[in-house]
Amino acid sequence: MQLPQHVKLVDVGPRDGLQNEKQAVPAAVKIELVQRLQDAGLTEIEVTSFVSPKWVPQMADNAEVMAGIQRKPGVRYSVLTPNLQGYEAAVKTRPDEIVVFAAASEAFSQKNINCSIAQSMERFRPVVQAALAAGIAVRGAISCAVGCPYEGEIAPERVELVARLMRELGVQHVGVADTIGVGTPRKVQRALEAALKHYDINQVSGHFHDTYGQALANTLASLEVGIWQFDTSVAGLGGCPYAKGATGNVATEDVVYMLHGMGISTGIDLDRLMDAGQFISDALGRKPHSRVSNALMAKRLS
Ligand SMILES: CC(C)(COP(=O)([O-])OP(=O)([O-])OC[C@H]1O[C@@H](n2cnc3c(N)ncnc32)[C@H](O)[C@@H]1OP(=O)([O-])[O-])[C@@H](O)C(=O)NCCC(=O)NCCSC(=O)C[C@@](C)(O)CC(=O)[O-]
Repeated sequence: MQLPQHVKLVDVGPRDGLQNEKQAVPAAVKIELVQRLQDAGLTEIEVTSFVSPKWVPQMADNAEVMAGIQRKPGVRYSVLTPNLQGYEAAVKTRPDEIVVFAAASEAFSQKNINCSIAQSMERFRPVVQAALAAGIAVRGAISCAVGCPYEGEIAPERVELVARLMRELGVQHVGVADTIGVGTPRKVQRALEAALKHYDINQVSGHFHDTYGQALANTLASLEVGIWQFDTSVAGLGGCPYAKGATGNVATEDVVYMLHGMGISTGIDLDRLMDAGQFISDALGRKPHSRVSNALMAKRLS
């Protein structure tokens, strides 16, 4: 199959990345990170989540961050909304897209959002209806699409089931998420193909954590089945608070480098992206978790 010639990356660093930080990250830093990402050419940024501040205190400043960003035409700003309460708070902050998030694993669903997969769909139903009625795009995330920290390997049929349930609710796009980064290329392809039974190729994206160093290989394997949209995280920020040991998403810098090297366009300026990654890494007091960024930064300094 011919590989896609253009790829869209959604930077989830401000949300997926920073939700797991032990140290408090000021809203002003998050706002500046969003600014730097859009200046680097990102056209979709997952800014924050409207979840319980008792569960994820790192996102308690959601409304402040959404109010502070300088919106740029052509950029889509998305937020996570697990239930109607979250949606009602989110909608006041004018997101372009909301994300409902379910899991292909029952145990993870309970740990992450305190309900079963079936109950999560009932929680999402009014959220999806309200968002679509308001003209807000609706994306769904399917966590643990390959493996679960509590249940082990997850069969593609479980992904297919959740994709079907999301489709029935009216969710417009699904992200197939390897939450704990255990996936390998063929397994990831099978999970994506399961979602593709209910969504077309323009409505499915990949979301790969790099815990086992497989994320770039999994991205390439996804391109081979025609997937052209991916969630990535600047400086490889992140991890899920309910998936112990899970590291961040694949670094946006690493994916951009690979894609540009293959002649696939992203619209992203790698130098400016690296600066954004360096900015947030400095704020967190560490080096970016991006091999490309560390290599190119060393070259810059030499
Ligand atoms: C989903 C809930 C809220 C259910 O939590 P719950 O306890 O079942 O909810 P509840 O309806 O029984 O309400 C209990 C309390 O929470 C409050 N509450 C209820 N809803 C909200 C809300 N939206 N915003 C703010 N507060 C809320 C509610 O007001 C009440 O407050 P109290 O009366 O006790 O003071 C909770 O389990 C939660 O917040 N979980 C956090 C989930 C999360 O953020 N996980 C990380 C993101 S998912 C992820 O990272 C994976 C992904 C997407 O990246 C893909 C991948 O890699 O897998």
